[in-house]
Amino acid sequence: MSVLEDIVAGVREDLAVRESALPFDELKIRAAAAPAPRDVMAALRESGIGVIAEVKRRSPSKGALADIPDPAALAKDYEDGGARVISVLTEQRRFGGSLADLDAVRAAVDIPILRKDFIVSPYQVHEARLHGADMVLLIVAALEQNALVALLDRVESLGMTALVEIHNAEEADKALEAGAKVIGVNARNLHTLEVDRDVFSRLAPGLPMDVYKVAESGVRGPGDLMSYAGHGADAVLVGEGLVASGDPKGALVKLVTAGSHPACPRPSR
Ligand SMILES: O=P(O)(O)OC[C@@H](O)[C@@H](O)c1c[nH]c2ccccc12
Repeated sequence: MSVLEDIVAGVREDLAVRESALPFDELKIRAAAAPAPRDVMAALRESGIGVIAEVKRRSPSKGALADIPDPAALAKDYEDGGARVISVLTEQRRFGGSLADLDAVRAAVDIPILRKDFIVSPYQVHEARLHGADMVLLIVAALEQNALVALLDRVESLGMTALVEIHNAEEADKALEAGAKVIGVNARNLHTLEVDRDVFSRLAPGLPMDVYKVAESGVRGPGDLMSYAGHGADAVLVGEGLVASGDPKGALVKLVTAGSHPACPRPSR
C-alpha cells in the first residue's frame, strides 16, 4: 500500500466512527445553520503573493514538527502576521490534527480557513462547513474523477471554495476538467514523500491564466517564495517552515514582506 492509500484507509475508518455518532442527514441540517462561509477568492486576490499558513503538528515524512498546545494562539499569530488563509490539518493519525483544531482556529480568527484533510466523502465536506471552514482541500490523487467532480460541486454548492491539489500533468488535466478554479501544486510526492520544488515550475505554465495557483510544500524562507512567484505562483502554502522555526509569526512576516515587496515577481493577468 502506498502512503496515500494507507492514510486514506485510516481516514475512512475514522470517518465511519463519526458517521455512526452523527448521521449524515443530521450533519447536513446542522451544517446548514452554520454562519455563511467567507469570500476566499477576494482574500486570495489581494495584492502581493499570498501566504497560506498551516497549523501542522506532525507529518508522515518528518514525524513530530512542533508542539502546538494552543492552535488558536498560533492562528491569531498567523492572522496578525498577514496570512491570507489559515490551513488547519484535521487528519489525526499521521498529522496529529483534529476537528477540534478547526473549531479552535475558527473561534480565534476572522480570515478564511482551509480544512486540510484527505476528503473522500461528502460527509467530510459538510463537516468542514459545520466546523467553520471556508475552503476545502481536494486531492486529485486520492479520488476517482467522478468523485472529484461531485465533491467539487458539493464544496461550491455550500458556498465554499475548493483547493484542488495536483502532482503531475495528468492530475492537472483532471483538476481542470472538474472545473477547479484554485489549483495547488504539491511539491511533495504523496507516494514517496519527497519534495521537488521544480514540480511547480514544470506544471504552472500549463495551467490557464485565470486559475489561481498555489505552490504547496517546501517553502523554507523568502527565497523559496520568490522563486515560486517567479514561476507564476499566486500564493504559497507553508507548514513546516513556520511551525518548526521557533518563531512562526516572525517567519510568516518575513514571507509576507517578501511577497509584497516591489521586487517580488507578480503573476501577470
Ligand atoms: O510543511 P510544508 O513542506 O510547508 O508543506 C505544507 C503543505 O503543503 C503540506 O502540509 C501538504 C500539502 N498537501 C497536503 C495534503 C495532505 C496533508 C498535508 C499536505
